[in-house]
Amino acid sequence: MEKLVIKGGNKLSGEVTVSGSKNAALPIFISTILAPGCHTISNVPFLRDINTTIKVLEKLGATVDGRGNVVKIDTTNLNSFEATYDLVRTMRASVLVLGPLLARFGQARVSLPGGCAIGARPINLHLKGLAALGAEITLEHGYVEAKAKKLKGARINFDISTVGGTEQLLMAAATAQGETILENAAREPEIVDLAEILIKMGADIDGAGTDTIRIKGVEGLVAAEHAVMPDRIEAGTFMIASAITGGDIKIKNMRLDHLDALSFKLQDAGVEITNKDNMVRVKGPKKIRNVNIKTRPYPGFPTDMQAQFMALMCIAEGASVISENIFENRFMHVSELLRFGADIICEGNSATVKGVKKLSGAPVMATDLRASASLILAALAADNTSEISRIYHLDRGYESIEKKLAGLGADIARVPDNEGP
Ligand SMILES: CC(=O)N[C@H]1[C@@H](OP(=O)(O)OP(=O)(O)OC[C@H]2O[C@@H](n3ccc(=O)[nH]c3=O)[C@H](O)[C@@H]2O)O[C@H](CO)[C@@H](O)[C@@H]1O
Ligand SMILES: C=C(OP(=O)(O)O)C(=O)O
Repeated sequence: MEKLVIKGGNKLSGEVTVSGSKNAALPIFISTILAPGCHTISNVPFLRDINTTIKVLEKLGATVDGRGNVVKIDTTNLNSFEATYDLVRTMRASVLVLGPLLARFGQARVSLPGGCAIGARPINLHLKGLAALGAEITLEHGYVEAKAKKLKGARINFDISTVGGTEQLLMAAATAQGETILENAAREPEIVDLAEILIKMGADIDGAGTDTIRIKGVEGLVAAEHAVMPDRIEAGTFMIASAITGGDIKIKNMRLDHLDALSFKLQDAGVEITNKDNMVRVKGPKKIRNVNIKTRPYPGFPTDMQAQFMALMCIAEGASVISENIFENRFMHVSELLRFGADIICEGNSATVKGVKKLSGAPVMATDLRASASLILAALAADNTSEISRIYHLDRGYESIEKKLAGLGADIARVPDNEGP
C-alpha cells in the first residue's frame, strides 16, 4: 500500500503534458474484438484500468503487446466469449465487451458489474438496446447471457444520456444487419473517438458527437491504427491545480474545446486561460471568486470534474452551490475536504461550499478516482503537510500524477503506507 505526502503552498509553474484518455482508450481497446486482426493503438496512458482491459482481452484469447504508449492488440484468434466477475468488478467499463462479443460470436457471457462508490450504475439501458437489436438476454448467477444469431438494426431512444450505453450500442450495431439509429445518444468526445476508430475499421457511422447517431451495418470490419484522444479530465485537473495554487502553467497535448464548460466556470472564478501554440496557459488569480456549478451530460459541466471544482471553491471568496445531477452518491470527498477545514453542507444532490481563508493540511483517505484528485488539489493549497492514503483509486485513472505535479514545482512524494489496510 502507498500514500501521497504533500506539503502545500507552492505556486505551480512550468509545463505539463496530458496523457491519452482513460475513458476513450477503454472502449477503443474493447472495440478491437469486432475486427479480427492486429490493431495498433497509440497515445495509450499507463493506468491500472488499461491493464485490466488488457487482461480481459487476453482472457478472450487476444495477444497484446505493449511498448511505450503504443499497444498492439491481435484479436485474430479469440476463443472465448466470457468476461468473468473478478475482472468486471474491478473495472465497470469491461461490461462493454458484451456488444462486440455478441456481434462477433453470436453469444456473450459477461458478469454484471454491480454498484460502485459513486452510485448504483445499472446497465439496464445497455441491455434494453441490445434486446432491441434482437439479442435474447437472460440474467443467470450474476452474469448477463446474451445470444443472437445475427443482430439486426433498430431505432433506439435512450431514456437518459448514457456514455457506456451509447458506446455499447455503437459497437454492437456496427456489423448488424441494416440500419440502427441511436436517439438521445450521449455526445461526449470519447464517443467521437470510438466512432473514429470504428470508421477506420470500415464501419458506416454518421452523427457521433450529436444526439442522433446513424449506423449502417457492414458485413465485416478490419484491423485499424488509432491514436487515443487526450484525457480531458486529467487536463481539467491540472487547470484547477494551477488555479488553486495561484500558479501559472502551460498544458500540452490537451483539447481546450473539450473543456468549454469547465473553462467558462474557471474564467468566472477569475482564472486566466489562453490557448496559443498548441499549449493552454492557465494562470490562477490572487483570490478565487465563488461560482455555482451543475453537472450535466456533455457539453455540460462534467461530473468527473465536480470533486476537483469543489476543492477550488473551498478557498473561494463567498459561497457556491455545487449540484451533482449524474450520479446519486458522488459527494464522498466532502467528509475528507472537511478535514482540511473546508466549510461544506450537503443537502440531497447539492453541496453549499463557503470559502475559507486557508485550508490546513491533514491526513485524509481517497474514496474514488476523482475524489482522490480533489484531495490532492486541496493538499496543494493547504498549509503544512497532508497525507493521502488509499491512492490505488488514483492509479486507475491518472498516469504518474505525482511526477507530473512535482515537475510543476509541487512538493509531493509517493511513499509506502504501512498503516494502510
Ligand atoms: C469508463 C467511462 O467512460 N466512464 C465514464 C462514463 O461512465 P458510464 O458510462 O458508466 O456513465 P453513464 O453515462 O452510463 O451514466 C450516466 C447515468 O446514467 C445511469 N445509467 C446508465 C446506464 C444504464 O444502463 N442505466 C442507467 O441508469 C447511470 O447510473 C448514471 O446515473 O460516463 C460517466 C458520465 O459522464 C463518467 O462519469 C465516467 O467517468
Ligand atoms: C467514474 C469514472 O470512471 P469509471 O466509469 O471507470 O468508474 C471516472 O473516470 O471518473
